[in-house]
Amino acid sequence: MKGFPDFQNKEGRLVVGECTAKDLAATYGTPLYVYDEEALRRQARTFVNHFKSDSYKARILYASKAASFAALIRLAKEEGLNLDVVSEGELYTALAVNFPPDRIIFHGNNKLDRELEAAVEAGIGFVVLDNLSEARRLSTIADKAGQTVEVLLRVNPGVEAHTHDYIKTATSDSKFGLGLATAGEALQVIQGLPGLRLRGLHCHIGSQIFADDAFIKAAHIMLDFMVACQGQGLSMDILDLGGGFGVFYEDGDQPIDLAPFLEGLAQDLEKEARDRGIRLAEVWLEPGRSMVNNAGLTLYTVGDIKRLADGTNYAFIDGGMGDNMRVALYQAGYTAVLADRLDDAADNTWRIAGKYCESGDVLIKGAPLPDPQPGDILAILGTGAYTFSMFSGYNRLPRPAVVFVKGKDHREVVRRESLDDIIAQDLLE
Ligand SMILES: Cc1ncc(COP(=O)(O)O)c(C=O)c1O
Ligand SMILES: N[C@@H](CCCC[NH3+])C(=O)O
Repeated sequence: MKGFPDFQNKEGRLVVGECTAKDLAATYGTPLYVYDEEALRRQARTFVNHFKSDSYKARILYASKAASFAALIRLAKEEGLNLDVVSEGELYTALAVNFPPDRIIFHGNNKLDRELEAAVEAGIGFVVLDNLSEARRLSTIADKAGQTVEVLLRVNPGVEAHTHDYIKTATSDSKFGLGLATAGEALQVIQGLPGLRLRGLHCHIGSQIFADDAFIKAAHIMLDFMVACQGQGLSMDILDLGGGFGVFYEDGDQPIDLAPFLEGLAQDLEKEARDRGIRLAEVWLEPGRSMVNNAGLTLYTVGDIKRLADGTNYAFIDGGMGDNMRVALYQAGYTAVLADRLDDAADNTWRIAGKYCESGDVLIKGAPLPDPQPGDILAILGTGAYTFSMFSGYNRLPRPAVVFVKGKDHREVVRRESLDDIIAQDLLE
């Protein structure tokens, strides 16, 4: 199956590992988020094994905003990944599975005092500062706790990334980080703050990016900036280049071939740092989407079918924008299949619409499919990232369960929300 792990068996049915989608749906119900555990581990190893260097320590951080739940964070721990968290909730999830705190890096803008305190108390590896006001708050917190926190500063290299406006992060008016023009002054202040130890710079140019040269360009700008900083008496030896590697969602998508790209990037950085006379102790990458997306899919049951007079064919599914808000938010594209009819030719173009009370609740506008029947299992492929983690409880639909499949074995790793879960926080009297 193009762009995805081998999700098709000899009978033309959708499988994850050796389990048919139909059986998984019958066992756990739908909508259902399903991950192929072997595919997750393979992808983690692609990053770890191909981004390596003899001259600096190469670290891969899994950006857990893409999908954060205990089983996945445990898998990241087992695969030797480091972890990017952006909230107390993501940190709490990591600590709950005993993720080593020194491998956790706290990112994000407007980190709350409470979150910074939790990070300091947990003894996490690094905090990536967003701005000077945050640096001062962290300095006070760390100093009071009698600790020194290692920090990087997020800077904005101003590289134009060709992706949706909402997931660009390095534009000059971005809410994230500081522009190069102001970062130098901020770094001088940070270097002098008690309780902080300045170690390096971070950038992240955006998400779902296919152009490999954008990453290289950003890396070179960051190295040049490091040289300028050294000239100003700032000592830093860590460079975090962020995530953002695009994945295959639908025909036409051309993701970067990761293994050769990562090897090339690792070598390029060695050479470029050497040429500039910079000693890099560590270089980090922080993939989220590309780590988990294509190992995951969502199963739905087809409900009513509606053929409109204008020729639009609707197939309704039992989930929609609540379990996958990426289409409503970014006009994202996806690929749909009918789980038991992979080899059947398309009869018509189908609009795959959910059951949320919004006209925009459409996951695919025109999916070429064999005519679906009520009760068919329909899968949307490549939903491992930014779906579960962005779930919205609109219309009080329950959050779907998450299942991990490994060969013939399958297990629920997040249980489906019950109606009691939905009203659990309501004060009934
Ligand atoms: C700072 C930072 N690091 C890493 C990521 C992960 O990005 P992606 O999921 O595109 O790899 C993001 C999200 O865009 C981010 O903001
Ligand atoms: N959530 C977005 C990407 C944002 C990445 C995090 N800064 C998506 O689904 O594409």
